[in-house]
Amino acid sequence: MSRTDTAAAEQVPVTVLTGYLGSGKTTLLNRILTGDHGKRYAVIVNEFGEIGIDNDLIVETDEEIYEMNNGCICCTVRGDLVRVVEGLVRRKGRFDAIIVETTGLADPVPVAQTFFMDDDVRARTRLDAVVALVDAKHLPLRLKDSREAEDQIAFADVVIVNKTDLVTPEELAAVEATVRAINPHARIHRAARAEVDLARVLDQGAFDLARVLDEDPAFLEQAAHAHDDHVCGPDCDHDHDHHHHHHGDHDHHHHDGHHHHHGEVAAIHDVTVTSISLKGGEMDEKTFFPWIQALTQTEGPNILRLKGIIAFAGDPDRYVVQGVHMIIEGDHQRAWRDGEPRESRLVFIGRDLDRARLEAGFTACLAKAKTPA
Ligand SMILES: Nc1nc2c(ncn2[C@@H]2O[C@H](COP(=O)(O)OP(=O)(O)OP(=O)(O)O)[C@@H](O)[C@H]2O)c(=O)[nH]1
Repeated sequence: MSRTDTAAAEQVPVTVLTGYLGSGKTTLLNRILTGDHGKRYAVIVNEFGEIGIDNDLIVETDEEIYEMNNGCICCTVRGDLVRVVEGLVRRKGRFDAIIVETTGLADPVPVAQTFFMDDDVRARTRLDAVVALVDAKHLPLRLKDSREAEDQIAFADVVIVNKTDLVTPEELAAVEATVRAINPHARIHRAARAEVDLARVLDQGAFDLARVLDEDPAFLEQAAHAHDDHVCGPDCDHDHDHHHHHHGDHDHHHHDGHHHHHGEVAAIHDVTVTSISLKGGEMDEKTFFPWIQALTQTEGPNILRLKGIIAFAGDPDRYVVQGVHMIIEGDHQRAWRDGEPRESRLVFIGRDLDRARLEAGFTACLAKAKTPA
């Protein structure tokens, strides 16, 4: 079988980064991209929200980054993912590994299936591991309101319990036990700011097709079907009428690891989560900070995620603001470049967001133009 061995050695390893909104996927991706490993990565990033901000939050590198922002990678733009991957494997040699960062709402199962669908892709790639980031602070809340958060953990080969700095040792132990109950097989690591030994994340050889098939005998058949349908899988429920939710009364401690819904080819998303994108010119920091702080305190429970790139009047540098519920942080990033429009962009992802109110608040923070004479 030396032929197979050679083929295996030439297969490009693929790491799928999953994890709920704001769990730390981009933080980990940036660690990988800046790590001292001499490897070159092709990165595929998918984002939830109308205006692309994620790409601006990824460190600047020479790596090839493919953004997929027109829909979700696990359903509406899955065909694009297939084509990007097909294109990548044809140009092998230019990178050593592929990393796919999914949106926080994506189901990693159809993303994983992508690497088994097409003969060429299957022969030339090797799904190395599905790595799930978990926000230790917000996991208990997430398991009450999001099926996605749980499915992502259930399907992962490696789970990084991140944001350990935001919880007590007791809370951390409880979160870890919950993760273990959802997924008895995963390798679990703890991290703050996604600081993990990359040797425990990359090149794991952890994706176990035999185990996946054991739990979901149709995994490869779904992959084959999906190939015939480049937009959504045959079972995709476009009108989103039949999505199932976990309800608060669901007991998450009784999982056996066999519960998730591989019967569906494409994910059916939590349609209660929406995004609101705001854009404007320069902002006044004296108004912006009190507004965003007050907003995250009052609307925090509904704000699953916020991210923005802000142009403050008189500030040569771009300012990045990010939040998850009531936790908000910001920092200066790089300088605005010559000719780059000094534009402020802010995206809110959450439930029951009041667009008019957010828009009005945002507009009120815009720097006043010089009053005309
Ligand atoms: N306190 C704390 N904050 C963290 C940690 N890891 C990441 N963050 C912050 O949490 C926010 C979300 O992190 P990201 O890495 O952007 O999360 P993500 O999963 O890529 O987010 P989405 O792509 O929007 O789903 C950012 O403000 C990070 O700086 C951590 O360990 N501790």
